[in-house]
Amino acid sequence: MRRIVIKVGSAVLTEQNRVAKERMAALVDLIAKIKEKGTEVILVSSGAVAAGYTMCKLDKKIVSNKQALASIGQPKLVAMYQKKFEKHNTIVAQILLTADDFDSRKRTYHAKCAVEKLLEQGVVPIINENDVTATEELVFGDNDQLSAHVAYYFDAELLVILSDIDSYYDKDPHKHKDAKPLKVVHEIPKEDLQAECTPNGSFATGGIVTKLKAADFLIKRNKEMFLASGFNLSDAYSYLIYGIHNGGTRFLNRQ
Ligand SMILES: Nc1ncnc2c1ncn2[C@@H]1O[C@H](COP(=O)(O)OP(=O)(O)O)[C@@H](O)[C@H]1O
Ligand SMILES: N[C@@H](CCC(=O)OP(=O)(O)O)C(=O)O
Repeated sequence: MRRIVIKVGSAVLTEQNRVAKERMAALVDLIAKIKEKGTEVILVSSGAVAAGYTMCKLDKKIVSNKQALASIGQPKLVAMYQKKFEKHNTIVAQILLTADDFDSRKRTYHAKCAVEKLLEQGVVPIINENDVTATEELVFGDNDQLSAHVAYYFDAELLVILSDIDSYYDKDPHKHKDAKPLKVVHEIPKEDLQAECTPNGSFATGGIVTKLKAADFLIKRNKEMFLASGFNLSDAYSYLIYGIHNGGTRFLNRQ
């Protein structure tokens, strides 16, 4: 059976100090449609810190505050997903991982076994980084790279990143009006992987650089990544439901 990972960023899931319920509902509808077509879906969802901040105004620049916000926001987020997936008679599961889980073959194996069981039952695993236990050396710090690891180690053929940006551009579209979207990318130049992170929202962490690192990781392992807008899911629908590539960027090996 075909298996994909969908990653959604904080900016898509929150707006003006609240969880963006309508956008979450649209995402859940898309996942239900993909599942109906016989494809297994693993969801990597950011937004715990942002969701926590809607309930408790801690200064998120302090690490322990951020961890506290994540632990407040995570159950709220999952409860909301649960409610929306119930309408599609679908059970969700929560999995919190850290970077070192993928450094250990044993832990990766155990996590994969659990994911396999969940998918077998038609459950949608919802994965986030375990922000409370992730310390500096172990932290991914961004769910873009976490989701690339999830896609590779849990045998998905495609990672879809739903972002606040609709494509990868030849330069930052928020700074350059003449920036052009790229439809297909086969290789990421080394210097682009070392560029400074420029996240767009105050809860986002990586900006385009961590998406490029995720793409680079997958391209080198013969997997595909698709970057599209999470605000407007029409490009994701076209590609994932009808196999038509209108907007969004495909990152894939040349072969
Ligand atoms: N070449 C580029 N193409 C697309 N986005 C870029 C580029 N360079 C910088 N960016 C910035 O990266 C942002 C997306 O990353 P981020 O804010 O972390 O989103 P998310 O919360 O979805 O992970 C864009 O909104 C844009 O401001
Ligand atoms: N674990 C954090 C994820 C932060 C993160 O990677 O955010 P984003 O860049 O919006 O995908 C959270 O849930 O808030």
